[in-house]
Amino acid sequence: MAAKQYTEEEVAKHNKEGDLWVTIDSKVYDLSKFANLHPGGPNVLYADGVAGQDATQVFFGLHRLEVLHRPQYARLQIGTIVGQESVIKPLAPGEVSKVPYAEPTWLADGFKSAYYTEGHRKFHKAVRTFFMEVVYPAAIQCEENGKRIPQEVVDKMASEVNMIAMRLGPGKHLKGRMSQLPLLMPTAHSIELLFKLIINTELARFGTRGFVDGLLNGAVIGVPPILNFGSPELQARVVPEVLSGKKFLALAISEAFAGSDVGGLQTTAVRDGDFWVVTGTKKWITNGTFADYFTTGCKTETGFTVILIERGDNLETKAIKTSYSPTAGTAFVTFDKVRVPVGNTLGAVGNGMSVILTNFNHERWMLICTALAAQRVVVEECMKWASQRMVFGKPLTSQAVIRSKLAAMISRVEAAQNWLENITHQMNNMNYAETSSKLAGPIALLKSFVTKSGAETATDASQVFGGRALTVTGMGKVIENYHRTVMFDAILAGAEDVLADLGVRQAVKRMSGNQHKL
Ligand code: HEM
Repeated sequence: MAAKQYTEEEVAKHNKEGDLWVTIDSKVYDLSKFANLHPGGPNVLYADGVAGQDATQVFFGLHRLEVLHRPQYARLQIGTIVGQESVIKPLAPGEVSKVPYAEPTWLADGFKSAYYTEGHRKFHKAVRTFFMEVVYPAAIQCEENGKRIPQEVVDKMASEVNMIAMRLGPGKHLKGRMSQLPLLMPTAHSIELLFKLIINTELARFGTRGFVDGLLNGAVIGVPPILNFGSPELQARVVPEVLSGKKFLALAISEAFAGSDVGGLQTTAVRDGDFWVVTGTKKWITNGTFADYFTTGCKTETGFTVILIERGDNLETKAIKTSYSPTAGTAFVTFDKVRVPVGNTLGAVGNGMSVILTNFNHERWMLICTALAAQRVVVEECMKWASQRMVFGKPLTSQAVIRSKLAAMISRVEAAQNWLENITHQMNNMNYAETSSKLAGPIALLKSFVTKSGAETATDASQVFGGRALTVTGMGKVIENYHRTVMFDAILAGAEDVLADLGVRQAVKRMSGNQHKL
C-alpha cells in the first residue's frame, strides 16, 4: 500500500494529459500512463470534476469496487489524502454484509431466531471464509472459461473440510469423518439440515450460476440413492471415492423423451445373467461431461429400476451448449449396450420410481436453498446500486418506482426464507418416510414459489440496473448472470408449473374421505 500523503491542492495540480491524478475514496491514483489504456477511454478522465479531483462518486457510478483491487489497477495508487480515511471496504472473508436484507435475519445484528444457535453462526462464518478464500476465485475463472472445477479445489474441499461429504447433509456417510472437521463442526457428533442449508446458501452467493452446478452438484443429488438403496459392497467401493473427490458422479434421469414426466423414460436395462445391458440416452445431465459414475433411471421388464453405471466402453458423453457456463458439465449421455453388474442396482428391481421420487425431495430442497440465496444476492446488488447511482442529481432510491421494486424483491426473499426454514425444521424432525409423505407437496410448492419469484426479481433487477444488466462484465454482471440463468432453477428437478400442481394434488389427496365440509 502506497504510504505517501498528499493534500487536495497538490493533487489538483495534476489535471492534464500526461500528468493526471485522481482521488477515489481518499486514495490518490496516478493515471498519467493508464489514461490511454482505460477501457472507458482517456477523455472521460480529463473532464472537469475528474482530473485532479475527488472522483469517488463518478467512479462508483461506473465501476465495481473490485476494479480497484485488481493488481494491475491497485498499483496505480501512489498515496492517500492527508487527514482522510478510506470508508469503502470490501467484506473480509467470512464477514456478514451490513446492507439491509443482504443476509437472512438470523445473521443480522440484534435479530433472534427460533432455529439457529451460536454453533450455526460459527459454522456459517467458517463456511463463508472457506468458500470465499478457496472456492470463489475458481468460481469466477471457471464461469468465464467454462472449464470444470480445478482438481486442487476439489482436493481442498475433500481433504481440508470434507465439504463434499457435508454437502450431502446428515447421514452415515459422515461417520469417521467428524474428526477431520474441527474447523467447521460446532459439535462433533451430528450435522443436521440447517448446516446443509448454510452450505448451499453460501455457495450460491458467488453470482456464477453455471459454476454452482459445476461444484459437484451431480454427486450431491446422485450419491443419496447409493447411500439409501445401494448394497454395502457398492457403497464401500464407490462412496469414499466420490466423497474424497477422486471420482465424479452425475444423476442421469431426464431424457429428450421425458423430463418432469419421468414415466416416459426410454433408456432400457435388460438382464443378461449377472449383468444389465443398458441402452438409451440421457439429456441435460449436470456434471455429465466429467462424471465417472451415473446414477441412472432405466426401464426394466417390471417397471423402473435405478442402476449405477460406471464410465467405460460404450458410454459416451457430449457437452450440451446451454445458456449458462459449460463449467457445469451439462451432457448428453449415450449408453450403447453398456454391461453393468447386477450388484449396481439401487433398490429393488422395478422400484426405481420410488427411488427417483424420494430423491427428488432432497434435490428440490437443495435447489430452493441455492435459488433463494442467489435471489438474495440480487437484492443486495440492487440495494447498493440504487443507493449509489445518481439520476437527476439524486440517488435512484429517491424514485418511488424503484423503491416499489425493492419492496417487492425484499418481500419475496423474506417470505421464501421463512418458509424454507420452517420446512427445513420439519425435515429435521421427520424420518425419511414421513418427509416423503408429508413434505413432497410443500417442498414442490416452495420450489415453484421461489423460482417464480426469481423470474420476477430478475425482471425488476434488470429495470433497476438498466443497460448495465445486459453486459456480462462490469457493474451489472451479477444481474446479467442471474437473469440469463434464472430459468435453470425453474426447470431443473421438476418444472415450476408441474411442481405447483403436484403441491396442490398432494394437498387434495390428504383431504380424501368425507370429513372435510364447509
Ligand atoms: C483508478 C481509476 C480507474 C480505473 C482503474 C478504471 C478502470 C476501468 C475499467 C476496468 C473499466 C471496464 C469496466 C469495468 O470493468 O467495470 C472502466 C470503464 C469505464 N470507466 Fe474507468 N477506471 C478508472 C477511473 C475512471 C474515472 C475517474 C472515470 C470517470 C468518468 C471513469 C470512467 C469510465 C467509463 C465511462 C467506463 C465505461 C463504463 C461502461 O461501459 O459502463 N473511469 N474503467
